[in-house]
Amino acid sequence: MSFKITIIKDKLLSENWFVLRNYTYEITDRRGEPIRHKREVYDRGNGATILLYNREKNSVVLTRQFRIATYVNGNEGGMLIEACAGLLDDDSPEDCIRKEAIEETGYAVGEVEKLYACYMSPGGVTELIHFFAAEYHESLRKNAGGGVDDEAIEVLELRFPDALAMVADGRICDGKTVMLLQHALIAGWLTP
Ligand SMILES: Nc1nc2c(ncn2[C@@H]2O[C@H](COP(=O)(O)OP(=O)(O)O[C@H]3O[C@H](CO)[C@@H](O)[C@H](O)[C@@H]3O)[C@@H](O)[C@H]2O)c(=O)[nH]1
Ligand SMILES: [Mg+2]
Repeated sequence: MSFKITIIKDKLLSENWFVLRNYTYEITDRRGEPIRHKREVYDRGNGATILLYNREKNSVVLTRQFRIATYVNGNEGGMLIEACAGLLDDDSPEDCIRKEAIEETGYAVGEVEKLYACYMSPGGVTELIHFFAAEYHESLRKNAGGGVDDEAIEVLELRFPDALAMVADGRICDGKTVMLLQHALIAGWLTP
């Protein structure tokens, strides 16, 4: 079932780095009556993320970096363990994630496996994240990783059972990262 949507007003609230707008719109309800909503929408562009895994070592490569949004919302110290990820800018999701993998982790992955694309915070953020996975090996390592400009990204290689234990006890608490680790478990790529 689809509802008729009419955008009445699109008010720009901020465009300092990303874009925050307030939309006024009408949507028809189940009885066909139009109802008017006002909703703030934050547009940060779309992103891509990748799980780097190694079957022989039963391990994954993740990153750790400071995330101010988590710091101001209860994450003491603000450091977050995440799968490698980046904003698409003008790249395709595949091109973006290959670049990010080299910049953030130092691994030049070849073929990447596309998994799915998900809205991560649909109540108010436009962002669609494209999920990928690829095997990493020492032979693919091109540099130490760490990110570009002022990104201070630490590269972590974790045994898969340790990574799962960190999900269970909350040391890994980033949505895309939990999804990817659980995908590796369900797909049988790695052993718990
Ligand atoms: N000056 C400035 N720089 C910013 C601002 N916001 C982001 N940046 C910079 O923009 C760059 C973005 O780095 P990416 O690696 O492309 O993106 P990301 O921040 O890792 O985001 C990825 O993970 C997010 C969290 O899961 C995802 O939301 C996002 O889609 C993407 O996948 C970083 O250098 C960051 O410091 C800002 O408000 N001001
Ligand atoms: Mg990043």
